[in-house]
Amino acid sequence: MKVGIVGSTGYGGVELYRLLSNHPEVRECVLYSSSLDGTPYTEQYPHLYGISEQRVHPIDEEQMKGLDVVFLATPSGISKKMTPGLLGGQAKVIDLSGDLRLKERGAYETWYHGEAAPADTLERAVYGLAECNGRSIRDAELIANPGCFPTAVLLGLYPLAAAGRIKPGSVIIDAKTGLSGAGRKASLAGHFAETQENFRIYKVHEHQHTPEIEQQLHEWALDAGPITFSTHLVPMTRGIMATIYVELKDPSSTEELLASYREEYDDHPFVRVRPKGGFPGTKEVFGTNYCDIGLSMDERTGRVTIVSVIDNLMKGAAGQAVQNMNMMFGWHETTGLHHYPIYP
Ligand SMILES: NC(=O)C1=CN([C@@H]2O[C@H](COP(=O)(O)OP(=O)(O)OC[C@H]3O[C@@H](n4cnc5c(N)ncnc54)[C@H](OP(=O)(O)O)[C@@H]3O)[C@@H](O)[C@H]2O)C=CC1
Ligand SMILES: CC(=O)N[C@@H](CCC(=O)OP(=O)(O)O)C(=O)O
Repeated sequence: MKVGIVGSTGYGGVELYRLLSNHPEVRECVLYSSSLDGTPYTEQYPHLYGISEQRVHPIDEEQMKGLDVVFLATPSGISKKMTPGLLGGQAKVIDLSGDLRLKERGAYETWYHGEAAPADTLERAVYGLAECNGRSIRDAELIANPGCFPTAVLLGLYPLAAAGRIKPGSVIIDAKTGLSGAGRKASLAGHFAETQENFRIYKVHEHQHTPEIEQQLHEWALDAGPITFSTHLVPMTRGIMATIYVELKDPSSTEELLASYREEYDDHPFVRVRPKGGFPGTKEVFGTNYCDIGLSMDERTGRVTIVSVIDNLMKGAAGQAVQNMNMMFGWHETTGLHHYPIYP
């Protein structure tokens, strides 16, 4: 297999490179950049000195069409233009950006403030939430890899939503993320002095992942209603924790809910459901493709509290992209993703 990474100099790109260069089915990984030409990759990423002698190459769409897989780890606004041309070749395409996730063009235009991808490209894109959409992913030529927050939130809600148990309009999500979620480009919001010993809410009622979560949630449970979704920046590098509050249509208990989650995720090695009283922290999935879930039914208020954690660069981006590639090519979904969490 010969694969390519567009946006290889970014955080998603370098994480993809780490995974793909250790993947048993990948023979060659071509690194593309829109701003560098022939530069050694180690100039961008010195931690690879003595390990990789790769250089980054200018984007060459004709060459990319002949690869087996092209990963687009580019900011929003790029893949909607690049994908239609790439799909004319033999390469399968996995897009890590938000360009191809929203099926309604108007929703993209509202939340991403730009023109949406062509309708026929959106139609061909399969939403790559690996645990829930496996059948379509196996036959896909184009994957819209889910956003980091939607991955954590949707995996946390799936067993309840798919069983139609959510009381309409009751879902509230309080999510926290590390700074690598914002990418490598410097910004004032990511400045050390702005973030260290600080904890901030951002994009209040405007986060672009809101319609993505609702789109998938409503496919499972049309009556789930709109969500309340808040995102916070935490002074750490990697990790997302989504704390989700939901009311159920019918009474339940922690034991019964945990049993239903275990049953739903029994065949899914990357989702680990914690025992009663156990709640995961972000460090417990650091550097891995796991999504860890803990929950408790508050019988006093009738609300369930669900905690779902992922590593934003792994299950929230590059890890899930490789999991999708594995499924598209018929390999076991864990191929090349057998990492223990880095701890402490
Ligand atoms: N960081 C995360 O945790 C997650 C990120 N994502 C999404 O994945 C994508 C990549 O994110 P991330 O790696 O964090 O972002 P970065 O900002 O770290 O990297 C993006 C890369 O895209 C390249 N790029 C910039 N402009 C263009 C262009 N016009 N054409 C082609 N390439 C371009 C740049 O490299 P160069 O100048 O060398 O071309 C840059 O290194 C984004 O859409 C992001 O929203 C999704 C889930 C999680
Ligand atoms: C910390 C931080 O800023 N995180 C980003 C992650 C979103 C992202 O990766 O963008 P798309 O999934 O839409 O492509 C954010 O909250 O907007």
